[in-house]
Amino acid sequence: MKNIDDLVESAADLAERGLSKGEIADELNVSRETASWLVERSGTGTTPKEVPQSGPHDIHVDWSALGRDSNRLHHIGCAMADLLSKQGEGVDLTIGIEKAGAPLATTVARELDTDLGTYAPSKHQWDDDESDTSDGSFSRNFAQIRDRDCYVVDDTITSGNTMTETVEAIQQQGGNPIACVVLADKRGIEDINGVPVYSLLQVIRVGSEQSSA
Ligand SMILES: O=P(O)(O)OC[C@H]1O[C@H](OP(=O)(O)OP(=O)(O)O)[C@H](O)[C@@H]1O
Repeated sequence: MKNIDDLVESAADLAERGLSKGEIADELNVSRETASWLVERSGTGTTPKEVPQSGPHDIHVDWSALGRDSNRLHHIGCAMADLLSKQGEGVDLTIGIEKAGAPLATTVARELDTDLGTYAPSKHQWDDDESDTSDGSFSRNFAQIRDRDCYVVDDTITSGNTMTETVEAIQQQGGNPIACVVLADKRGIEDINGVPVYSLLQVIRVGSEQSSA
């Protein structure tokens, strides 16, 4: 995906296929705010209204060159596992955050010889209704928390909401998150509730286009 027009086109395509804006945000690796903006800009939104040309401040991370090739995915998983390798001795569970975090977690779990679990965050239910309070869930097809220490894996951190929700969901299940790892962190988060966060890439905005109002 090369530019904003490609993103707008993809957002329109996904919206026409019936995906919620939360799912579109997931598919395109952008924030929900950006997904809303892209859909509205494409004209496929249900509420045509004035759309500012500048758009929200977000950075799209396209890692499809890694994700579409299992060999590359394996190597990137090894690198992520290496970031975790100095954490915790007895960790035998890796939780991947759906969707994009799941294949990454699979390679990390294999490299670190842990069980594999997945968490579907509540954002997957999200659309325009801000009152939505759907909970996330752990898949029964994979390993369960069972009071264990675990690692948490995702592809990106944008606001940090998804990672925070996942850490808290694990704790509510009696688990003990030891460390989190992502490909790219757009926030530069060092820890979530005291759980360290590692990232292969830190995406740091230099300067600001925002004028003081
Ligand atoms: O820090 P946050 O603002 O919560 O955003 C980060 C989340 O957004 C992305 O998921 P996305 O919904 O784009 O797609 P996915 O379901 O394919 O992982 C990414 O995979 C993280 O899970």
